[in-house]
Amino acid sequence: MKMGRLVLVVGPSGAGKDTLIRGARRQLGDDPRFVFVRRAITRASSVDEECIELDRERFATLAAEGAFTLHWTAHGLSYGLPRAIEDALKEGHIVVANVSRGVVQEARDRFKESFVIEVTASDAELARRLAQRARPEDGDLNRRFARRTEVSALQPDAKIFNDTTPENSTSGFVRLLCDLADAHA
Ligand SMILES: Nc1ncnc2c1ncn2[C@@H]1O[C@H](COP(=O)(O)OP(=O)(O)OP(=O)(O)O)[C@@H](O)[C@H]1O
Ligand SMILES: O=P(O)(O)OC[C@H]1O[C@H](OP(=O)(O)O)[C@H](O)[C@@H]1O
Repeated sequence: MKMGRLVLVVGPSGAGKDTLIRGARRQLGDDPRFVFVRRAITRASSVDEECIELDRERFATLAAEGAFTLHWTAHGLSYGLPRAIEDALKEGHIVVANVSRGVVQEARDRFKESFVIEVTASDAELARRLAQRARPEDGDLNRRFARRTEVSALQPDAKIFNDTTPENSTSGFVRLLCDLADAHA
């Protein structure tokens, strides 16, 4: 069977990664070509993202046991993609995950069929959205905002400038995912 593709959705905090992924899951969730990854995170789930909630100790244990395909820390939190995504890739699925820009190189080295989509928005929009979202676990919003330029640059395979409506950007994202799946068939 042909190996699937790992689609990495990256970009600064507040750009709209979770919004686009949530919208795409609503439209494509029943389409067997796609798998939308539920991340393990050391925080509670929220309306923005349902995650596998782990405390720090459990996360560290699982990471040491090799339970995550990719894992990273950011904003004082730990994040991981469960190892099960590798089975989904072997089964030929298009696997979609929100990850740190900091793991893109490692992912590209390990998964030749990875495809990186960078989601961005203007600085003014990022700042406005972070303030408006007001998620208790987000910590210092100035630090989050500053990080937009602190993580090393990368060369994405596609870019979505999410500065219009979420519906508009979600349509573009869904189209991109469907084009990828069609080209991969
Ligand atoms: N096009 C848009 N117009 C207006 N608001 C938006 C748009 N896209 C997303 N938002 C809002 O901006 C906030 C941040 O979006 P979201 O959580 O999807 O970003 P993110 O990139 O996943 O951020 P993080 O990396 O911090 O998880 C949310 O409150 C969301 O509703
Ligand atoms: O800045 P970089 O390293 O690219 O991204 C760091 C992390 O921040 C965001 O998480 P959250 O959902 O806002 O906590 C992203 O999803 C990523 O996991």
